[in-house]
Amino acid sequence: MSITIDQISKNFDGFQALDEVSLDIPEGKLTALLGPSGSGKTTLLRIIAGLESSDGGRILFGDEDVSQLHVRDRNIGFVFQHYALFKHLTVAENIAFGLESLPRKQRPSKTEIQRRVDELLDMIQLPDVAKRYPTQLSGGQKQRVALARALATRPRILLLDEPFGALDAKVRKDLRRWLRALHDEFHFTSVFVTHDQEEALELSDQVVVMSQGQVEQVNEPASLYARPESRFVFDFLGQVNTLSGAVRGQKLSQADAWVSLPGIQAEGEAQLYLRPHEVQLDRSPASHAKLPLRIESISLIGSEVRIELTPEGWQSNEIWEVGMSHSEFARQNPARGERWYAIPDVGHLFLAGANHPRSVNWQYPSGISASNQ
Ligand SMILES: Nc1ncnc2c1ncn2[C@@H]1O[C@H](COP(=O)(O)OP(=O)(O)OP(=O)(O)O)[C@@H](O)[C@H]1O
Repeated sequence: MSITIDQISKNFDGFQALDEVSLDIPEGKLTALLGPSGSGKTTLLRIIAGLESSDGGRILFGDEDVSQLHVRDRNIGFVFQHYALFKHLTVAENIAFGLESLPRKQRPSKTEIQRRVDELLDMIQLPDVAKRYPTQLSGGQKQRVALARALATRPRILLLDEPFGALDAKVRKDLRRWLRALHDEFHFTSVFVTHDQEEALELSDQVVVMSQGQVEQVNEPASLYARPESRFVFDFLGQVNTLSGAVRGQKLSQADAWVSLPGIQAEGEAQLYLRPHEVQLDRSPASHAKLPLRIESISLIGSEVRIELTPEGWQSNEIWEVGMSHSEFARQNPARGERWYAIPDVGHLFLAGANHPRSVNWQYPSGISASNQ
């Protein structure tokens, strides 16, 4: 069931929590609402659910306008951050709760409820915990049971509000994979709220980045990361290295640092944004860039070596970060305190006053994109 959010606004005592938000949530996909605290994610989720009213706009499920429909008639499953399981009911009773509470006419028979509970316990890979109480489960297990309970009535839509927020990093990661696999098998339309960009990028089919009650950008994860359309999305989605300076004669310079800007005709102040994976390190400058940096720290944990650097002879508001493969690290052997040069492959240039970046590609200069101007 697709969801259409059409010009939804919400004002709390003079504070505009949502400002004419319009959005399409495709059927059968996992959509993440991502944004900093206070950006309006939970408010939007609650309005989709019918737990909160909007001041204006419409919510459609498929072609049906559900704006005036009561929460209990919207046929939605919920999972919240704090497992709202009933402590005095067993796992099986918790999962069956929604079915047992249906009006007599819609309520399945006892045997059918039992069958569905067993099926759901299998689905969440916890077939042996039916008789346990919530206090006898781990945090991750509780969230799986909460999900089974949310799915018991076969909702049209599943809404999840920071479902893994209270769990530790390892369990969180496991549950993410598990939910993704479950979703791939059952294809329910899901919307989940998170402020964790890694979680949104890893788990979802579509990410909606929100800021101050508005939608900043909607994209599938790979495109969102590769082609952020605004400074906000750039800054919010992971580490970014920046060079601020003046553009003159197809060159951006600041003190001892500069990069060539083949094909860029503009002049004036500008900022270059570079993701860690778009930059390499070398012991000498390249013909297209001179960005001297001193190595501050080296972290060998993880699939690649993470190197933090500070500018030498120029300034940046941020510490720079560059990734290097372990084999490259062994070959080059960089050390703390040494001077190295950042060699950008591709970058994103924000000219003064422009909201959207222009792409710069030094590997294939003819590929300079004019699409994002
Ligand atoms: N019931 C309410 N009364 C007054 N203000 C509210 C209410 N609910 C939310 N707000 C305000 O609306 C704004 C958006 O809140 P919302 O919970 O939607 O943000 P969020 O993006 O989900 O943030 P978080 O990640 O911290 O949960 C916040 O500034 C919040 O203080």
